[in-house]
This record gives sequence, C-alpha cells and structure tokens, in this order.
Amino acid sequence: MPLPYVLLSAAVSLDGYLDDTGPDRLLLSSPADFDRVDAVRASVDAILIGAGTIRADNPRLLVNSAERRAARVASGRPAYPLKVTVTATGDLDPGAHFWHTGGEKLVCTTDKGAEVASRLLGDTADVVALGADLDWRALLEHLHDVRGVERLMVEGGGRVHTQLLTQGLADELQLVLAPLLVGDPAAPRLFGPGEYQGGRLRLVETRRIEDVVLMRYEPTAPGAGPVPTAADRRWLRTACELAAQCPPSETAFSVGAVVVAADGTELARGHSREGGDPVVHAEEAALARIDPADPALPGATVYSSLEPCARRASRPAPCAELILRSGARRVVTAWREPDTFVAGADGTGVLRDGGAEVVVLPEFEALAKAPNAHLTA
Ligand SMILES: NC(=O)C1=CN([C@@H]2O[C@H](COP(=O)(O)OP(=O)(O)OC[C@H]3O[C@@H](n4cnc5c(N)ncnc54)[C@H](OP(=O)(O)O)[C@@H]3O)[C@@H](O)[C@H]2O)C=CC1
Ligand SMILES: Nc1c(N[C@@H]2O[C@H](COP(=O)(O)O)[C@@H](O)[C@H]2O)[nH]c(=O)[nH]c1=O
Repeated sequence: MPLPYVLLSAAVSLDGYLDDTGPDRLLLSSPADFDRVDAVRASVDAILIGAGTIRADNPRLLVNSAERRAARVASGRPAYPLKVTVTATGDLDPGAHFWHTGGEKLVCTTDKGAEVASRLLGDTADVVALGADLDWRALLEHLHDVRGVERLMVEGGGRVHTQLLTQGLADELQLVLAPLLVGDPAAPRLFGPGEYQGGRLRLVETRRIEDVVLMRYEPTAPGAGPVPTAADRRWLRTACELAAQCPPSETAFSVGAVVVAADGTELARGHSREGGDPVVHAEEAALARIDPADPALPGATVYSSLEPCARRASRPAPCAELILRSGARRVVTAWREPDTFVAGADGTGVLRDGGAEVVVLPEFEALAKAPNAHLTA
C-alpha cells in the first residue's frame, strides 16, 4: 500500500531540545532558515503537527510567501497545504490560530477523541476517527488514499517525531541545529525514549544557513517482517536505479540488487552483467562480495528490482537458492518475473518454501521495468 513520503522537520538546540519551558515559542531557526521552512511547506501536500504543539505554540503553519502560494495555485494545487493534527483526547481549543488560517484542516483521532473534537470544532475541521487507538500507518494510508497526500511534512513535536521514526515511517529527517542551549530537563526533547534503528542513518546533506546548520538524514534499517518501512522503499529504489546501469541485453533482464544488514549497513550491491561477465545476475554479484561467514547475513535483507530467479541454464544455482544458502531470510522486490525467458519462474515460491519472507512492493514495478522495456513490450 503506497504511503506519503514523510519528512520530519525540526529545529533543535545544541543540547537536544525543541523548546524551553517559557510561555513563548523558542525561536531556534534563523530568519533565513524560517524562509527555508516556508519553501518546504510550499512543496508539500500536507503539514502535520501533534495536538501538544497546537497547545504550546498556537501556530498558524502558513506558506508565508505570496510567490510560493501563487506557484502552488499555478500548478493546480491549493494555495496552502492541508493542515493535519493528531490527538487522542480530542481536546482542541477551537479558538487556536490553526483553525482560522490557511487551507483545509483535518483532525486524525480515536473513536473517543472524535466525539470530543467534533463537539468542540463543529464545521471548522474534518474529524476522522481511526479506531480505538490511533495507528500511524492507518493515518498515513488515510492521508494518501482519501486526501491524495503524496508528500507530508511533519513539524513536530517530539512525541510525534519519536513515533514516526521508531515505527519506520519517516522517509527523511530535516534537522536544524541552532547555536543555543536550553539546559532545562523539563523542556521538550526532539526524540524521546524508544526502539530506534541500531545503526547509523544516512547523512544526505549539510547546509549552513546563517548561524544554524541544516542536516538531512534518511533512516537505513530494513523492516523486520512483511510490513515495509520507509528504509525498505529507499533501498528498493536504489536497487531499481542500479538496474538502469546494466549493459543492455536482448536475452536477459537488467536487474539491480543490494544486501543490507539489520542495522542498515550496506553489505554489498550488484547489477546484471557487471564486470564484463555476460551472464552474472545482480543478487549473485552482490552476494559474491560478502564473506559467507559474515555474521550480518542471517539478519540481512536482499533488495532486488526483479524477484530472484528460480531456475538458470547459465549457472548451477539460481539466485533464490543462493540467497537461501547465504542465510538471508528477507527479500524485498518490485516485480514478479514475467514468462519472457522462463515459463512459470517462481523465485518467490522457492524463497518462501525455504523459510524466507518475500515482500513485493508493486509501486516500484514501473521503475524496475523501465530498463527492460524492450523485453516486455
Ligand atoms: N523546534 C521545533 O522545530 C519544534 C518545536 N516544537 C515544540 O515541541 C513541543 C510540543 O511537543 P510535544 O509535547 O511532544 O507534543 P506533540 O506536538 O508531539 O503532541 C503530542 C500530542 O499529540 C497527540 N498524539 C501524539 N501521538 C498520538 C497517538 N499515537 N495517538 C493519538 N494522539 C497522539 C496527543 O494529543 P492529545 O494530548 O490531545 O491526546 C499528544 O498529547 C512544544 O514545546 C513546541 O514548541 C514543536 C514542533 C517543532
Ligand atoms: N520553533 C521552531 C519551529 N517550530 C515549528 O513551527 C511552528 C510554528 O510555525 P508558524 O505558525 O509559521 O509560526 C510550530 O508550531 C512548530 O511546529 N520550527 C522551526 O523550523 N524552527 C523553529 O525554531
């Protein structure tokens, strides 16, 4: 099920706080950085904050630049992104700026919270009840499927950021480090306690903006079961991009593969026909680069743009078998193998029979097929 691209945005003090405990919002960003935030807001379909941030900051969450609003309208979008808040209690102040500025408003809440929020807000906002408890994946599916949100900016606070990151639902973090210290343990922190990915996130960009530094990160740790995480989608995209690097062939598919340890460390990557070998497959090439005794292999995920092959003429073992022998027990792929070269190839079946989890993400099928258009037309 496709989800919106989720971008977490926050400004943080040198000692990791989002705010102080004073009555006014702490300005951590510099003026030029607030303008950058305005540009990010203008680029998204929806902005989400927790009810705690509405209470603490009374924000408007507007696109302040008239030029940016005009550009949105010129491209067929509303002048302002949809504003979304989450609440369990439904206890929202109907006088808050959030409801009386900008574009459409949406409250995502529980069954109980919906009763309270609807009573308090009347027609000011749409209220959606998502069950007895609020499930973030269900919330994101709702935003995508019902509200057409492809790109979501989350502007905090800490409790919201913590849940989206620990649940593997954040595609990107945009953090601004501000040169000031809060020093008050009662102040809200950027990330609270939780089960975060064990390894390192990928640093995508750093940028100096006046006296603050923007850091952009992507989570890297694969999911653990059938439910894909944002990092799973990112790695599968990488595999599909590798497929585009294959030397062209009239008699074989172009495929890319990446093998990633449970902590998000890339173990190896490969693509079809690499290194002058006319028959080597992507998964085969990647696995050949890893020491078979590597202790990370049993917990690793193999990303392959095309499902691993089930039968081969050119090698003794097909890639599904090589993966099972490697010890890896999770495969994420974009495209089930068509009958073009092998009838009824069922690498997924071979893997599942061998005890591996296979996750298929059809939203990447078009990207996986692109370098193979001449074979599948
Ligand atoms: N520097 C920066 O970039 C930013 C700073 N901030 C600061 O952060 C602080 C607020 O952060 P914080 O207190 O963590 O609050 P949040 O904005 O994260 O909101 C928390 C509230 O959101 C609702 N909520 C969160 N998760 C769920 C869930 N799973 N199900 C249902 N409802 C949920 C609950 O509302 P309810 O209580 O109604 O049930 C909860 O109390 C403020 O001081 C603000 O200034 C905020 C954003 C950015
Ligand atoms: N303090 C702080 C941020 N706070 C965020 O900005 C929101 C208020 O935006 P507005 O309605 O436009 O004033 C606030 O609720 C919170 O989500 N953001 C940042 O980039 N940098 C900062 O220093």
